[in-house]
Amino acid sequence: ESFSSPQTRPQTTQRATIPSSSRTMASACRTSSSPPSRGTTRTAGPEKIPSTSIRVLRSVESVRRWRKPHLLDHRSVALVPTMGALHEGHLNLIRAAAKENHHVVVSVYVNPAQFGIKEDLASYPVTWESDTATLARLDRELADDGANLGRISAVFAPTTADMYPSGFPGQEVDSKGSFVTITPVGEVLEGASRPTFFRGVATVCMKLFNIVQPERVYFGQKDVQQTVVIRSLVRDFMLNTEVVVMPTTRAEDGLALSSRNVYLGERRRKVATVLWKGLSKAEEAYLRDGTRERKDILGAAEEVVHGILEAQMALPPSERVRFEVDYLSLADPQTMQEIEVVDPAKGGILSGAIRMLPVEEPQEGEDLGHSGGPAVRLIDNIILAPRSE
Ligand SMILES: Nc1ncnc2c1ncn2[C@@H]1O[C@H](COP(=O)(O)OP(=O)(O)OP(=O)(O)O)[C@@H](O)[C@H]1O
Ligand SMILES: CC(C)(CO)[C@@H](O)C(=O)[O-]
Ligand code: BAL
Repeated sequence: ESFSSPQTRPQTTQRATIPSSSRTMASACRTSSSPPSRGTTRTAGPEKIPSTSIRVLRSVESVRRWRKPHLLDHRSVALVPTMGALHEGHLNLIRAAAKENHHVVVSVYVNPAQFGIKEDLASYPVTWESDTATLARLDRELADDGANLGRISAVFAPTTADMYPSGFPGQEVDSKGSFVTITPVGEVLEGASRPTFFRGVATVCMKLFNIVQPERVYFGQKDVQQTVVIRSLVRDFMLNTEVVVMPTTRAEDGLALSSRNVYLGERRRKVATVLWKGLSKAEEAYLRDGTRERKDILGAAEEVVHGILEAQMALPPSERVRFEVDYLSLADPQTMQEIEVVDPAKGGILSGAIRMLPVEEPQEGEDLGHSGGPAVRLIDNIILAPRSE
């Protein structure tokens, strides 16, 4: 199964308000989880992205060697963890990190442990060459803005052998191995649909934080439950880093940018905003109509989503787009547990996941998306901010 082209809305560098969102990847998407050294410069000195000072660090040892002098000089280091296939959402995290840190390290690693055995590890887009070109462009942009404290100093692109020294991490629920689990928050919603997902995320983030020793780590609100899991990881294991969450970067029509959007193709891309439309209606019910009740708030989202599905199903198979709703949720912002009523003092998190099914009766020459347009799982969320009544 596969999961979830972006253009952007006006960007903001404001932080997202929870407790702590381009480019298309029409270019070749390869299917290896470790980036090649092409697209980087390897001379007698350290490996770098061409025409930049951005180091390419491939081993734990090389990061530690690079990190040490900055610790001694009291220069702050930020980490932006990614799985590559960079888009404007990632770039906004890096921009925020460069504003408030002397050095930014971007990790690019497709972590096998967070993919279930039936998920899209093999087809996950790997676009190392365009990613390094994107980082080089962004670094020039950062250098031109005098308001930035730092720039992109390094890309950490490890191999799985380096990240999992005891062997390939298990992808089964009952796999043995050295894992970090964060429950109950990691068991609900995304964790219920992807039972090994947050174990993989928490485990790889623990490793990345231990390797890079960042003063600050930057995550996107697009993966809101992931931010709650990471905050728990940092708090419960006394990790010495600050978690910064940045708002979701969206395309003009509202679709949250996501590396997996490349799987959609043209027909499904047009309908992919369904989740955003539903969640926006639910937010409206809370903000404009003033309701605090789950049934009214989620009811508003359900009505929109089901309306769009009905309209699609009325079209001929050669034109329509089918999707399934995995969940629509109204949850407590600290625990991600479902709530019946929003406590205005705490606010809430509206979130959802849908599964866009492969198109029926593909037309001659139709753009089906990366890997022939498999099923794509899309997620999105809106934070209902606390308010005084
Ligand atoms: N649209 C976005 N706005 C803000 N942050 C984002 C956005 N998309 C991804 N991020 C953040 O970038 C970081 C790396 O995410 P990742 O590399 O998985 O990209 P992705 O687009 O979320 O991919 P996927 O489609 O696999 O979910 C995460 O912290 C994620 O929340
Ligand atoms: C945080 C992360 C890079 C860990 O692999 C991943 O879950 C992601 O890209 O959101
Ligand atoms: N952006 C979260 C990574 C994943 O879905 O695997």
